[in-house]
Amino acid sequence: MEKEKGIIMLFKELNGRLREIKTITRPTADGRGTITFKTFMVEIPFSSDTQIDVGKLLLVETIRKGVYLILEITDYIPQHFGMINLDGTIPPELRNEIMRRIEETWNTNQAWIDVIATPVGYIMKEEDGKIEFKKGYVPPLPASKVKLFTSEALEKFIFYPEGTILGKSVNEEIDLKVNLLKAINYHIGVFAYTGSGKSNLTSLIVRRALNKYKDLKVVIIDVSMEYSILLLDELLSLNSRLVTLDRLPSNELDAGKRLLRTHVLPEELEDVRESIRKGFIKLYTEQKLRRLYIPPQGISYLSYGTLIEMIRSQIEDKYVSTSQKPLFMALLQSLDNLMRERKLTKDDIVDDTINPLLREAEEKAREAGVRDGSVIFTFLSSIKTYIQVKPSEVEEYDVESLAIEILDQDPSSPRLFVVETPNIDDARLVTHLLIENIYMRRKRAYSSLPVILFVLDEAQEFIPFETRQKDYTEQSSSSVEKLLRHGRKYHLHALISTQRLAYLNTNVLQQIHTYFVSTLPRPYDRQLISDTFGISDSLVDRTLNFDIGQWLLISFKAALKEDIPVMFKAENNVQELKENLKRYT
Ligand SMILES: Nc1ncnc2c1ncn2[C@@H]1O[C@H](COP(=O)(O)OP(=O)(O)OP(=O)(O)O)[C@@H](O)[C@H]1O
Repeated sequence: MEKEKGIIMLFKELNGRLREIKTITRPTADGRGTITFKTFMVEIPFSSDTQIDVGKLLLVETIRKGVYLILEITDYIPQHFGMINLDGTIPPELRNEIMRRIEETWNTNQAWIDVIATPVGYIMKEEDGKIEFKKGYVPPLPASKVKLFTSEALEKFIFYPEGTILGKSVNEEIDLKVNLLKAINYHIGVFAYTGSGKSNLTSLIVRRALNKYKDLKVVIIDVSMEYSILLLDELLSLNSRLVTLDRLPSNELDAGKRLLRTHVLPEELEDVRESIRKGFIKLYTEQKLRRLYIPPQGISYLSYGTLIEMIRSQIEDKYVSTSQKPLFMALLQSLDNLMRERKLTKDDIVDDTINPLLREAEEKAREAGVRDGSVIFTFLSSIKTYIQVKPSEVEEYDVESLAIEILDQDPSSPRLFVVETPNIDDARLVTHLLIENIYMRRKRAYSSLPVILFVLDEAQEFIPFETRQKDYTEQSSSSVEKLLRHGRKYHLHALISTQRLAYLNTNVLQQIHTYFVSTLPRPYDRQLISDTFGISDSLVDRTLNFDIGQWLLISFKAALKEDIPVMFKAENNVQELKENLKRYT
């Protein structure tokens, strides 16, 4: 009996009742269908210190005994009986008099509060003092009583007790504890208008994750030159790399000056400018800076997949004589045999193991009487020339070296990589080459450790709605899409952030299970979030009133125990950074 009482205490009687249920149907953001949301109106007695607030959860009785529907409050409006029908048809003097009286009688039984709430797709079952949460919907009983989730209930049923703290839940003031590894595992999206705190939250997630999970490595593709400052303390305390495409500084003084000049220093960090300069010098002296070499043509290797495509296009080319086509087909056949024998994949890089195959093809062409200088001879000799060209002897830190360091399982190897690529075309190319290289190596490796998280800011630049070959959007898009669709099996994950969902290839949204949403001014962007998660517009629209650093966390089987949207205020990454930088003053 005592136990039963304890559980019931987790939900507080509100003295409120469900009065109305409204249904709203609208076209989906892509215009291809419609979506319907339900809005509930709950009436509670008026009180100026009501416990009701936006983001809090309610339980309402349903048609089934012991089954409650869970609602989330999206708004609450004080109402007074005297105000109903008080409109412009009433003479002004009378209106004023009525309103004066209303003002005096808010705290009487003539007033109440209309609480607007929306179902979150969950029901709660209570049987013999046991409580169970289940996805679903059971029709609520109009006029039935309503209960309020207490902070304890939120902590007990929705947050992970051992989870990572990211901030405080709005209006409850309790720590938001999430399962960050699970969230990373199913990819994360951070969506908000510029200035809402995207980089702050991203840096916070990265530092929390790196400190909690020792098997995790993080690679940030930084187009806005922010993260080497926002995570400077982590770059200093962990083994790390600050990778740039620019010439490296020649000495430590130059390092301090140059790095400070080329990075965005947030206003709140002005007073620790000197510590940041010293931090940069330390990165230089600890040899954590690397200059990334990218070959001018971009792609530095020929894969079996590309070679197969090249042979195929010869077969399909109408200018290649019909007599040579069977020879190309035979080459394709022997290539296939070789790949089967050696268990090679399309992603593997072509090297001199294919030389005997090329020679055999040449011999066959001669036997068949193909003239010297014909397409097949030129084709074979150009492949041979390519294979013979040895990479330069100079030890360059290229995409391959970067990939090898990222995949290194040694616990003392670098764990945080900030790759600075302010030129967006370079950023796309580097992202494409890096993901492909890591993906290929991981596929062949026996281990899927370390877990790797790729962070892509301004994701719409990497996976845009429309792609083109010329600016590498096609390449980066296909690699990032591959990472989001198939990366999970290889422990390769992504955190993407953007301020405009409309410019993003929205097919990838389904692959992301955890969303952090703050103010998105465009209705289309907000509707897309509602559509993707089946969450009511009224809840997502609340983000319009969010302060900097406030977020709506929506997660599908990842960050939280139950998929109930939670509003929270994120901790301030800059504050933590400042605290840690004191060591470098
Ligand atoms: N949780 C928070 N607590 C306190 N201040 C915050 C919080 N989040 C962000 N800020 C402050 O708000 C400002 C903007 O944050 P931030 O740079 O992260 O936004 P953003 O969305 O990444 O902007 P942009 O798109 O312009 O890069 C910063 O000055 C930051 O310190």
